[in-house]
Amino acid sequence: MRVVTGSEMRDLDQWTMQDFGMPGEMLMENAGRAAAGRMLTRLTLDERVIVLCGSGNNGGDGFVIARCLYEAGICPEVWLIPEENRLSGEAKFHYGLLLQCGIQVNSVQAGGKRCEDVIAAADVVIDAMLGTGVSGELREPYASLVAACNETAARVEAVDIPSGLPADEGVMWHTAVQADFTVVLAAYKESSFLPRTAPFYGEIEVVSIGLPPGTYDLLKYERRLWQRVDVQTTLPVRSAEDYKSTYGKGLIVGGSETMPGAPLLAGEAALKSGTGLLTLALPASFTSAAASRLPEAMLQPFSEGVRLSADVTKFDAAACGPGLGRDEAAAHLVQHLIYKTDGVLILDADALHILRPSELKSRRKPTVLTPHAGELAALTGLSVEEVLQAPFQTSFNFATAYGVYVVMKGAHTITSTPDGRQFVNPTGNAVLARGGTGDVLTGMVLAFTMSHTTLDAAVANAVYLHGAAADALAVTVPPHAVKTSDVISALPLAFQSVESTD
Ligand SMILES: NC(=O)C1=CN([C@@H]2O[C@H](COP(=O)(O)OP(=O)(O)OC[C@H]3O[C@@H](n4cnc5c(N)ncnc54)[C@H](O)[C@@H]3O)[C@@H](O)[C@H]2O)[C@@H](O)CC1
Ligand SMILES: [K+]
Repeated sequence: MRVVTGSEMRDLDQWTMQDFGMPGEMLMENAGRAAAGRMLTRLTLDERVIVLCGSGNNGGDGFVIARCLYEAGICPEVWLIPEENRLSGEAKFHYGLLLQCGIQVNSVQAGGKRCEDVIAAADVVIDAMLGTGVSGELREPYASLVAACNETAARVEAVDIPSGLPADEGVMWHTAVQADFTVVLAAYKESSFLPRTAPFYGEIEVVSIGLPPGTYDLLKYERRLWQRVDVQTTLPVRSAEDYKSTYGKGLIVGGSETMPGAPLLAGEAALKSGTGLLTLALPASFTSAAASRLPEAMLQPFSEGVRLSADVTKFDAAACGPGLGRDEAAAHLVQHLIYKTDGVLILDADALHILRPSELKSRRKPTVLTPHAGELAALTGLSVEEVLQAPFQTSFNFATAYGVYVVMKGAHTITSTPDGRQFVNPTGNAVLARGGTGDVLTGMVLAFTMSHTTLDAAVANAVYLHGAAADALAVTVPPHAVKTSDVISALPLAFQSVESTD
């Protein structure tokens, strides 16, 4: 399932109409009919339904939806917001069809009965006022109608995007319809996944509108949701013939006086995600505690402060950062790993604060960075607010500029590849908002990079299953009554959730 910007969606529509030859009226019929189909699954014949139609193509979808509901035996009250003569193109065409069906259309501009009062008395409001074409502060009467939608007790179902909300990240906006459901047309919009805008969508359903096969390949960059089916088709199957070395030799480097547990969490997660041979490099004073907590791991105590005595070229993958600290010795260690590691290198937590980004360009093997917004801000020199306003662009820019994978952690973690593709993760919940869950992810990424055929799948699957473990936990335990190691304990449930056939 793709995630697009507003202008990418317009390009897709244009290609479909101009190059593929599908008339715009047909595309709008497909869109409206598909949206109505979803809405009809919730509608009952006794509900009072109002359809609010704007002046653009989103309003055009509304006309189609009204006609489809009529076909299904529901008589919605349709309201046209602009003057009739403002309608053009496909929207005007479908307005005409609606009138031909004998359906009466009320006019907001005509005065008389107030649309706001009808919204207040409705059971269901279908919001087809504004879609991806919105720009700037809402003008009247849209602003008042959006406010009325947000005050009514009715169920609010938005078409494509809640009116007022931008499709893209990084756009200034003021107010929007708070939808209960949004039937998104063809592809997710970026704003479906941003912390401030996502809640306005309510529950999202994406419907197909008949774009021809291969249309998305015409877009310059692939940006999509990483779904259960992606995990199912890429998760390696373990075989009886495997050896302990089949899944690689992994190294985790971390820990300091104040944060001894972080590398242990990463190590336990790596072991519980399939790593056959794991070495933990950590301060000498913790090795006995580590040995009793993780007897499966080999231990490599730091010598002379934070010097790594292990030959890092012998490992298939290394992860560095959890609990490491940020002093000069730690910075040297990160630098050493950047230059000497001969396999995949995963950098997390403190390592992200002390690395010099320019050195990443010297890596000849893949590098994976797993920052949260604050760490990505530190890496890019932007403020946290700037990163959160444009996480897609910020992580894309960093990943492509430095040739690394960037896993930007958040409610919807975004994985960016060095060649500019992006995968949005759908799993996870408030359980993950606690210390140490990032260390767990680091361990999982380490394990998966050594077991998967492609690095894209390794990273995206680790993120997916990390979230799925939290989702499995949340089914049985309240999110406040959880500690981070419970997420590791729930990993078998996460693996089961993708392996089951239902
Ligand atoms: N062929 C296509 O392009 C298709 C488009 N579709 C629908 O069309 C939508 C996009 O259509 P449009 O590009 O026509 O745009 P919209 O329908 O989202 O809005 C454009 C209209 O909104 C007005 N407007 C913009 N900003 C405003 C503001 N701040 N305050 C008040 N009015 C404002 C503009 O004057 C214009 O009349 C999609 O979201 C989707 O619902 C679908 O029908 C599928 C096919
Ligand atoms: K809308």
